Amino acid sequence: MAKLTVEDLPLEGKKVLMRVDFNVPIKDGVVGDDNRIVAALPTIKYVIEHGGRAILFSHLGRIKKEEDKPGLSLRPVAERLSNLLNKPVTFVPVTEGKQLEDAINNMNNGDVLLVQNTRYEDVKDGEYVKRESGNDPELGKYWASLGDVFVNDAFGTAHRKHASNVGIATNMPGKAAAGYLMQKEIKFLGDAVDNPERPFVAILGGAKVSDKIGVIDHLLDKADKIIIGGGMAYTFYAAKGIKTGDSLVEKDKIDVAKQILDKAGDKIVLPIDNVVADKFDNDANTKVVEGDIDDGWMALDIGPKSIKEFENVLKDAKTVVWNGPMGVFEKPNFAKGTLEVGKFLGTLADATTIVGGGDSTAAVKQLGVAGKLTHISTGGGASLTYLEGKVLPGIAAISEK
Ligand SMILES: Nc1ncnc2c1ncn2[C@@H]1O[C@H](COP(=O)(O)OP(=O)(O)O)[C@@H](O)[C@H]1O
Ligand SMILES: O=C(OP(=O)(O)O)[C@H](O)COP(=O)(O)O
Repeated sequence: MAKLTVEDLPLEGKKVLMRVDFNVPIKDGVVGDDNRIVAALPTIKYVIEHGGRAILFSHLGRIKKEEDKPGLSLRPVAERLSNLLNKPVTFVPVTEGKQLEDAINNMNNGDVLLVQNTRYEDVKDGEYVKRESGNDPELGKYWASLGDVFVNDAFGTAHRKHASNVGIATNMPGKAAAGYLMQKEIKFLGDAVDNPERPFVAILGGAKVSDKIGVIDHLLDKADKIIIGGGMAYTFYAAKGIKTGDSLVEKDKIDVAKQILDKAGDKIVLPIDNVVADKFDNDANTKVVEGDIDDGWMALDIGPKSIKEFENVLKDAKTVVWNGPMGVFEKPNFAKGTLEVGKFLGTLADATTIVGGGDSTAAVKQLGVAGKLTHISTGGGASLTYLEGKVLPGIAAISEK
């Protein structure tokens, strides 16, 4: 069944509770990358242009003790949001009580209010009580009581079962809808995995196999090819009996990697050659080697033949999902593999190219190729959970049409 969307809700004159993911980097009280705020604007604008009173909830960082709170206030986000919307945003520095309720009651149609970081509720009187993160039933009920309808646009948080997403939604049956960003993320990631235009190629990289076993397992049944690069490739090397030197290898995952390779046949594509270094440092001595990696050397990027091979696999693809860099892209001397793969994806005019959050997004942005790709997910953990084929609690709690 299809989910209720923001367009299905009555908005005029309504108190519209909205869960957004404004978990953005903040340094010295100033928002850094505001992509997640920008991504939520279409839904916020739709709500206020239709006479709704937008009451926004988000978490920021993780709060385990009182001292964590001051540095994790959402005030700087309210300022950035106000600039982006070009209108005032009322910031309420608390998450419950009279100050919040009065501020909501004073709103006019079209006004925007941002509630303090929902994870302030995780610590009360110095105790780590996890009211938000533990989905305390009373908290979800209380927040739900503050509004008339609920819009969840926080895809980045959809893999969490917290009071401000699942709690509010379950207390507003028939009135909890998906925002535009949520719908867009579900459409791109959902279509890619369940209804892809073929050939469908997945590119997986990053540090650890252990983080991505669920994704590989799920995608083995769905994708036509799975390219594996980055640190995780070398556990697969070990599984194939190729020497790995000092490269990152998860010894306790070699057996799993063997099982995956047995099941995959020729579906999995591994690097042919690698840039190896004599230490984990941008200024290390480096060389390109094919196959075996000698002791004293560690693979920190894929080599030129691997790049060519990966491009060859990708050139006819109609759907590509990418999660995880091909090497230690933060160090310029080991960024080439990630950059070249990203650049090549940008040239695939007929393909839908999707990047799944986290470090991969940081990589495509840092390397300047983000604008050429079809969809950059706002969720790291959430997109991985989606690619594992698991139910995301935040999405499941949204009302059916
Ligand atoms: N060959 C490698 N050796 C060590 N670390 C690597 C290697 N390739 C990539 N990495 C590291 O993996 C990290 C990203 O991995 P991960 O968090 O799994 O990605 P994502 O967040 O995109 O899922 C980066 O910090 C990168 O430097
Ligand atoms: O930034 C987030 O996670 P992500 O970096 O995996 O995308 C989300 O806001 C979830 O935050 P959390 O992992 O503290 O629950």
